[in-house]
Amino acid sequence: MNRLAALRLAYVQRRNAVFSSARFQHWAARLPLIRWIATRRAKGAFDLLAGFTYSQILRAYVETGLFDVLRQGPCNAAAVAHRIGLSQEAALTLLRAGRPLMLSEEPAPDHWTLGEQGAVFATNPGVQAMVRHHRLLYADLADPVALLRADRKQPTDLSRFWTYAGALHGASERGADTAEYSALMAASQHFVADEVLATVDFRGTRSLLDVGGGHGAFLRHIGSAWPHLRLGLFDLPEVAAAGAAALGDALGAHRITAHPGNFFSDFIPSGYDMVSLIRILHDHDDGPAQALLANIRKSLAPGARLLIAEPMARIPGAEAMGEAFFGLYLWAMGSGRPRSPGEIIAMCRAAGFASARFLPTAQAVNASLIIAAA
Ligand SMILES: CC(C)=CCC/C(C)=C/CC/C(C)=C/C=C/C(C)=C/C=C/C=C(C)/C=C/C=C(C)/C=C/C=C(C)/C=C/CC(C)(C)O
Ligand SMILES: C[S@@+](CC[C@H](N)C(=O)[O-])C[C@H]1O[C@@H](n2cnc3c(N)ncnc32)[C@H](O)[C@@H]1O
Repeated sequence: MNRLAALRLAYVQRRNAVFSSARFQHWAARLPLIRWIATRRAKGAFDLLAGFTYSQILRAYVETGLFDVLRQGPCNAAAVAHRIGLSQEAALTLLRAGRPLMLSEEPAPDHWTLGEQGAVFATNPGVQAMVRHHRLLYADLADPVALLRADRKQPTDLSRFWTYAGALHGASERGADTAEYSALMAASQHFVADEVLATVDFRGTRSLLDVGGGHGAFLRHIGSAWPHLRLGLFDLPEVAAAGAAALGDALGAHRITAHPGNFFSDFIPSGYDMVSLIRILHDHDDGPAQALLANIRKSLAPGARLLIAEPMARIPGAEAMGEAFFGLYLWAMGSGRPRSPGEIIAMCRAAGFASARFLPTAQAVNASLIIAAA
């Protein structure tokens, strides 16, 4: 260990000894200036403890249709109760529970509306699809220690849902049972595609191959914004066929080529000057992820580029989304892990890319980007 690391370690141990003292906590909450930090930390500690309850309140807003009710205009508690099929007392409990979470608001007595966060959720079907989907994650996390102890050797609700990740447990690798996950991915694709469109200029790019492109939602967004692009969609056979058909209907069949295959064991088609991996790399453990990058690199002519877009680890300001949320999500799924931009760049270099750089995005919870050049 170098001297700087040793100093940092000693500092952290000393700091933790101070912070864990009940006397320090007592006085910190009362002293001017640091009182503000102390109360924020206490609130943070409480939110850590209560986060699951907050998530379930959000889930109840989605599953009862309360967001849709409030979206139509101010409503009193009795009318809300009738429309979401709860007793008036239960509806009021839910409305009040969502108020401090900014899901609902009561600007005038017994006139309930969407709150500031509610306005975002109510108008975003992709985020609501994710809220519904998280039922599976919460079931897998019901006993987090058992989940960790199982060392990914037991099937989980999420590994059964993501059939390619559940291959170890006997699920299909050919693309059967993929309609549900493909629909979820398509519904939430605009989070990612919007970040890509705002960050990457496709003017000098003639053709784009989306590897693991699902039902083609990413290509639909990019292809609509950049009509000159020739598009290729590579995915497991069943998925690629459905995706290319839908994409052909939307953008014109002449622009689309379907490439059914397995991106680990089949050649990645060459002749594209950009290849994209959208929410793919983090699905796979280090060995297969490295092999996938090498397989793509082999297909690229000098100067062609690889675009990687996915939520990443250790992004300043979005750290919990990376290693806490996606770390546990992917553990429960049975495959992959979120990686930091530095780790992904090192993997690209190891796969033979000449250069790779990180492009920050406005909303890191949606995705961060890396572009590597062959
Ligand atoms: C004008 C004045 C006075 C003040 C302005 C104040 C202000 C700036 C207000 C802000 C209002 C505003 C613009 C809010 C915007 C909010 C937004 C954009 C919220 C976005 C939320 C996004 C969420 C919650 C996204 C969640 C995404 C999730 C959970 C994704 C999960 C993805 C999974 C599970 C993917 C799985 C794929 C796999 C298997 C890992 O490959
Ligand atoms: C998490 S989804 C991402 C889909 C899409 N890129 C998006 O962001 O919405 C992973 C995709 O990779 C595909 N996939 C998984 N394993 C694959 C493999 N071995 N070969 C080809 N595609 C695969 C899945 O069918 C699925 O469409």
